[in-house]
Amino acid sequence: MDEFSRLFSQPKTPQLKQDGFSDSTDKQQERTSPIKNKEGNQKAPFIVPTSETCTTPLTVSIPTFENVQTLPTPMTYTPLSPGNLSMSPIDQSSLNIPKRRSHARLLDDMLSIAQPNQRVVSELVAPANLLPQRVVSLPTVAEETFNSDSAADSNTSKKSCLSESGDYTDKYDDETLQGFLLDHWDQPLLWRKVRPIGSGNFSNVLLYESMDQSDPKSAQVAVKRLKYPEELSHVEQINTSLRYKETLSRLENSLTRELQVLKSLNHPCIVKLLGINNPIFITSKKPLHDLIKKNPRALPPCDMIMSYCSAGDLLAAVMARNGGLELWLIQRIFAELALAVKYLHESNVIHRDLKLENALLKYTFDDINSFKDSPIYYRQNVIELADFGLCKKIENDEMCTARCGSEDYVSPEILMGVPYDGHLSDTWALGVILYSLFEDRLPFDPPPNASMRQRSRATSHRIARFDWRWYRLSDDTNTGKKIVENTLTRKNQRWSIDEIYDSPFVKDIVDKLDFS
Ligand SMILES: Nc1ncnc2c1ncn2[C@@H]1O[C@H](COP(=O)(O)OP(=O)(O)OP(=O)(O)O)[C@@H](O)[C@H]1O
Repeated sequence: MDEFSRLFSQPKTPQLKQDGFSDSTDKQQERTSPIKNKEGNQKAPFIVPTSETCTTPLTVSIPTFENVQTLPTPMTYTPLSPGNLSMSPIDQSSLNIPKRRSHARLLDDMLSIAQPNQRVVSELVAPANLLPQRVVSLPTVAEETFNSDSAADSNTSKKSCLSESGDYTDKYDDETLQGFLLDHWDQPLLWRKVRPIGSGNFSNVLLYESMDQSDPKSAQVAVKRLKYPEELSHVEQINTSLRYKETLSRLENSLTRELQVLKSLNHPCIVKLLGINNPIFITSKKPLHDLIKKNPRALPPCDMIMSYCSAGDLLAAVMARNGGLELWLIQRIFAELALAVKYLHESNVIHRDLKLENALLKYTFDDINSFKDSPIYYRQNVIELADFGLCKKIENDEMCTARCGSEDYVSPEILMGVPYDGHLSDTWALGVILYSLFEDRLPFDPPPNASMRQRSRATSHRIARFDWRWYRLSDDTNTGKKIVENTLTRKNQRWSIDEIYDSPFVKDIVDKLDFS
C-alpha cells in the first residue's frame, strides 16, 4: 500500500469544528446562496447536496500533532526528520487556493464534501453557458518570521489612497502615471493610460504608453497596480488594530519579495520589471511602514511598470481558440517555459505559482503561425512568465513549508502539509501545464463522462492519489508525454527541471533558439 492509500484508509476520526468556518447547517445555507464572481456576476446557485454526497468520503487522522486544532486539508501532517536540511517551521495555515471561491467552498474542499457542478472551469474549454473561472493563489504567504505578522487579505478601493498619497504620487491622476525606470530615480517619466488588460486577486493590470521617451522597451508597458486590502484603508484603525498591522506586514513581505526577485532576474522568457511609480517600494526594506510614517492617513498606490505581453495569458488564448493547439506550438511554448524555470532554479528562485494564467504571450497564435517559417521564429521569444507574488529565494537544500499555490497545480506534498522541495513542486506544475495543453483539460478535474460520485471527489483527493490519465493522447507517442508522466508522479521519482530540459521534446527546440 502506498503512502497516500495508507493515509486515506485510516479509520474515521471525528471532524473538528473549524474556527472561522461555518458548521454544516451554515454550509448548507451558503450553498443555496448564489455566489458572485470577480466581476460581480452571479453564478448559478450551489446545488444542495443529497444525503449521499453529504458523507465525508475521506477520513482524517492526526496521529502525531496533538496540538493541531484545525484541519487544513483532508490530509494528515507527517512530520519529517529533516536531517541536515535547513527548514523554516511548519506553517499550519490552510492551503491558499481560491480565486472566486467562498470560505464555504474551501471548507468543502478540505473535507471532500461533494458539491457537484460547482466548479465552473472543469475542462479548459468551458461549456458555452458558463463563465471561465481562474483559480489563483494568495500571495500573502507567511514563510518568513514576521513580527506577529499574519493576516487575511481582500481588496480595496484604490481611489481612497490616491488623494492622500506620498511624495511621488502628487502628479498622479487616473490617466497619467509618473514613474521611474529602475535605478534612474532622478528622471521621472510619464505614461498615458490606454486600457485595462487584466486583473488578479491582488492587482489590476493596465496598459500604458510612454508620453516622453523613445526607448522602445518602455514605449508600451503593463502597469500592475496593487489592490490594497480593505483593512488598510480604514484610517481610524491605523496603528491601533492588530489586524491592520498584520495585514500591512504581510502585504509588505509579499510585495518586497516580488519586487526584489523581479529586479534581480533577467531572462527573455520572464516578464521584466522596468520601473516603479515610487522608488521607495524598491529602495526601502519596509516601504509600506515608511510610507505610513510619512503619511499616516493613507497608503500611496504601488504601480509596478512591467514589460507588456500584448497577446494576453495562455489560458485565455487557449480558451479563445477552443483548445486544440498544434503540437509544434505546444512544444515551443513549453520549451520556453522550461527555459524560464531552469533559469529561475539556477538563480535559486522557486516560482510556486506556475500555471497557464501566468504564462503571457507576446504574440497571438496566428502571429506565431505566420512567422513560424521565418528566421525570426527562433530569434524571438513568444512567452514571458509572470506573477512572482508567491516566489521565494531559497538556499540550496532549503525545504519550504508555506502551503501555497493554485488548486489545480499544487503538488501532493504541498497538499499533505509536509515540508517540500520547491523545485519539485514547480516541475509538478509544469507537468500540469503540459498535460493541459495536450488534453485541453486539467489533469485532476473529474474525468470526462464522470459519474456523480467521481465528480463529487475533491480535486485535492485526485491529486493526492496521482489520479490522472490520458484521454485524447492515449494512443499518441509524442515525446512530450514522457515529461508529464515523469512530473505528475511521486516526488522521489519526479523529474527536475534539468531532466525536463534534457528531454528531446524540450531540447530539440531550445537547441535551435537564438535568444536563450
Ligand atoms: N506584463 C503583462 N502583460 C500583459 N498582461 C499582463 C501582464 N501582467 C499581467 N497581465 C494580465 O493581468 C492578469 C493578472 O496579472 P497577475 O497574475 O500578475 O496579477 P495577480 O493579482 O498577481 O493575479 P493572481 O490573482 O493570479 O495572483 C494576468 O493573468 C494577465 O492576463
